[in-house]
Amino acid sequence: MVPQNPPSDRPRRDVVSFVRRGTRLSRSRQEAWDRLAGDFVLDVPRGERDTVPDPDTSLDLREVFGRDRARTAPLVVEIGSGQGENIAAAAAVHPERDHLAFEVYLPGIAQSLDRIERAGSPRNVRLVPLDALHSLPTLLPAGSIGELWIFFPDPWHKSRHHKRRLVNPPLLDAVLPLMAEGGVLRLATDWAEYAVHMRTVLDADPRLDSLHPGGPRPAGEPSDPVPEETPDRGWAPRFEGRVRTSFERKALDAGRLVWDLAYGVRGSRPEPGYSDPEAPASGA
Ligand SMILES: C[S@@+](CC[C@H](N)C(=O)[O-])C[C@H]1O[C@@H](n2cnc3c(N)ncnc32)[C@H](O)[C@@H]1O
Repeated sequence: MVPQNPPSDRPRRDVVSFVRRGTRLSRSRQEAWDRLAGDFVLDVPRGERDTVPDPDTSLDLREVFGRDRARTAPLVVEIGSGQGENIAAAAAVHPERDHLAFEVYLPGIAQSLDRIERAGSPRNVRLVPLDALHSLPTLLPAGSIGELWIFFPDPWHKSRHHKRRLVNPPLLDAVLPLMAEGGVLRLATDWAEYAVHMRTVLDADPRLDSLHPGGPRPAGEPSDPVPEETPDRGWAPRFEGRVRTSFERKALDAGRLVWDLAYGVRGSRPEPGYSDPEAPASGA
């Protein structure tokens, strides 16, 4: 007879923030992959799953980005870079920074490669096809990230799935020790309820300060319900370095608002914009 709960020596399954969708690439994406992956996708030795690195692997950022002088370039990390619109554009206009994008959806990475090429193949961007939450602490040294970007993360609407949301305390425990002094977290979502969830998680963390304590809610009436407990203040202005991706366009077409958030690791200075607590009320 088979026992109901057989003992297992298999590793406990981590809660992950994604569903591994198809990995098949269309012909054009496969061609982009074959042409460009060697230059821009980091081939990291894998650990117990193909979305996590071998625990003995770490990245030497100087080597990764081929900067020969003492490493001085600030590092931007994007989690869930999708089709690469933001990271490709940012790398092209900021040669003084390095950019590392984590994405588990391989067709998205192939499309990102194409965008990087169309942006002039900047040498300061690399793509990492791994689960950022369970990879970053292995791969990066403490104090190495200048900015962390998470734009339009999967909302996981059902309450029983909320633990799968990327923006939760385990993410902060994984990434905050890796942030440089004065480092900044930038986030955006088009779901009001997830925006409030993010605020609850980020406001509760004593290691973080809002960079826009006086910032009003985005103006307008959203098509999705806004929770009663939605704070009136503490929202960031639209991050000017954020490109309008297909996710954002779909959200705006559906009448949802876009909620931006910006937090600094303790000791950061408030940003210009809505940092004045007397900022005008929403829609004013
Ligand atoms: C809704 S899409 C948004 C893509 C992009 N940021 C944009 O604004 O267009 C969220 C992306 O996050 C990726 N993702 C989710 N969890 C992740 C994780 N732990 N590590 C890396 N990528 C992740 C998903 O594969 C998906 O492509």
